[in-house]
Amino acid sequence: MALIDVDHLSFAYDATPVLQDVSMSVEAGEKLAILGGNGSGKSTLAQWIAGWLPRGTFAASEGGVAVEGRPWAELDAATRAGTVQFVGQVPMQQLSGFAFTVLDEIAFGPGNLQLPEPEIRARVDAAVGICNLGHLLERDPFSLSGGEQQRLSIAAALAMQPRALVLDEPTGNFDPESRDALLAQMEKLPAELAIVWCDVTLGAAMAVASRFVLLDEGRIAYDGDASGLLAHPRTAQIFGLPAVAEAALLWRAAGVWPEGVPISADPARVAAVLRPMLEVVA
Ligand SMILES: Nc1ncnc2c1ncn2[C@@H]1O[C@H](COP(=O)(O)OP(=O)(O)OP(=O)(O)O)[C@@H](O)[C@H]1O
Repeated sequence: MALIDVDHLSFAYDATPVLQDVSMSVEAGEKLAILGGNGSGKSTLAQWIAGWLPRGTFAASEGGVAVEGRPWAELDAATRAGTVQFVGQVPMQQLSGFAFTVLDEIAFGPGNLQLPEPEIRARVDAAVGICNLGHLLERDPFSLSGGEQQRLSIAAALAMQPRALVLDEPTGNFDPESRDALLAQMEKLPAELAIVWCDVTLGAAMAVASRFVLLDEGRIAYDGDASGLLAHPRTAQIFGLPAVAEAALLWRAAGVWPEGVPISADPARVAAVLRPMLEVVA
């Protein structure tokens, strides 16, 4: 049984459909990317997967989401928090408001679970190590830079020891060096932790995920491996040909992109993009 099952989910905030007949699952320990253009429904699907939807007056028009066969609504708060943690695009919105230091912010969630003090300390230490926050522990969370806030949000989420971590465009405001640092930290995460990485670009997601769901106007256009994603007709249109060519080039260099698998775009245009890139890396 999958950890999280999205079953024929259709959803609208108002009259406009946002998710249409979406079915997919997240397996335990799986590294999954949800990709798509602006407004394709990634954040909305991420919030369904993380149990943030349905809420208030927002309900599914069809289908729903289950955790190991049980609807989110049946799970108590501690079970929900230990199942999925969600880090949204604006991490400061997720601060507790009860912590005056980074250290206290990370300890806030485990403290709320009323765990024994040594257990809280162990969880905080592990999260601080993964997110490289050791030098910021005494800082006011509200004084951090955008990238530091993002790392704090991820650390606070990890300290809850969830089974799945949903990250909504986590490198959105990162420079390339910070992005690479976060990707290196992702490699330190426990293998049994499922990752759902939502992104509007290909690069970072391809470094993290082994399965890719492509959303197009609220529908799943593709669900599968990287080769199939890059070969899909909508991929080059949504992300741009240079991004697809770069991804294919990097993957071929890493031996992941199989020889003979075509990129789904005009071959002459692909060649025109690839040729100068090949000259740069030669
Ligand atoms: N709270 C809301 N109320 C009404 N409409 C909303 C709400 N949140 C999102 N939408 C709409 O739902 C659609 C999908 O938005 P969503 O944020 O899920 O897309 P996205 O793929 O994550 O986009 P982006 O890459 O721009 O973040 C958009 O048309 C958006 O305007």
